[in-house]
Amino acid sequence: MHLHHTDPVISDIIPPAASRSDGRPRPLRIGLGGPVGSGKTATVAALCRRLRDTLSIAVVTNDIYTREDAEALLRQAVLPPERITAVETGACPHTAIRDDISANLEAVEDLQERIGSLDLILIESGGDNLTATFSKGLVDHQIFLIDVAGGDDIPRKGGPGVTTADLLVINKTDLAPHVGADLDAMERDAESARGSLPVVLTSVRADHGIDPIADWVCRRLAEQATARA
Ligand SMILES: Nc1nc2c(ncn2[C@@H]2O[C@H](COP(=O)(O)OP(=O)(O)OP(=O)(O)O)[C@@H](O)[C@H]2O)c(=O)[nH]1
Repeated sequence: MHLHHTDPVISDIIPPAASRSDGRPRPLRIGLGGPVGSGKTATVAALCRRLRDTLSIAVVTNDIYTREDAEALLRQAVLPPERITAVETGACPHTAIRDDISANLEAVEDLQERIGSLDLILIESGGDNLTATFSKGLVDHQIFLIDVAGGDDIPRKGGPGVTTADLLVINKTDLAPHVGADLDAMERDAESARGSLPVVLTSVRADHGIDPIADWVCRRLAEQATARA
């Protein structure tokens, strides 16, 4: 299923955080994973810009040895600094999001205590390979990002990120002509690997394709609100 941005923006129907009463349930947690350099930080930044006026958002970044992704988000001022936390994962980024999630859970709890009223926490994994997935104990939903420059055969190769993530993003479509990638084949292969799970093609740097991702996030929030009603 290809996501198109034709429906009303669901964020329009979610009341802003400030107008909701407190005693609120825990914020929705969405993980963003995918290979090194596929555009996870750029997507987190774009989502924050798109949704920060509607939702109360915080971000946890996972880097292997540094705090670079958090610093990039801070430099771009996508959110106030107290809403961005970095976890240094050491050698194995997938361990910190799948096997021993304690450092990430602690970061999430710290943010909840510090900010108080959060709707959404975006958790960006360190760049890894096609097998990295998030523990369901850490996130409610996961987005997997691959990029066109990584090779147009990646959707065909599969792997749990490509086949089972709740949303697959194929980023850097602007590079397709330069790297000889066949976007139609990528989309077709992704859709056949994923059944009814959605796929969206983006060029995040050109701000193209962010609206369908933002709408998808807002739908998950709306579902969460309905489930609790
Ligand atoms: N051409 C192009 N470049 C992009 C796009 N999205 C991101 N980039 C660039 O790709 C590089 C990597 O992007 P990031 O957002 O840092 O990727 P990442 O997945 O967070 O990287 P790691 O955290 O190192 O795994 C940066 O130089 C971005 O500017 C895009 O849509 N098109």
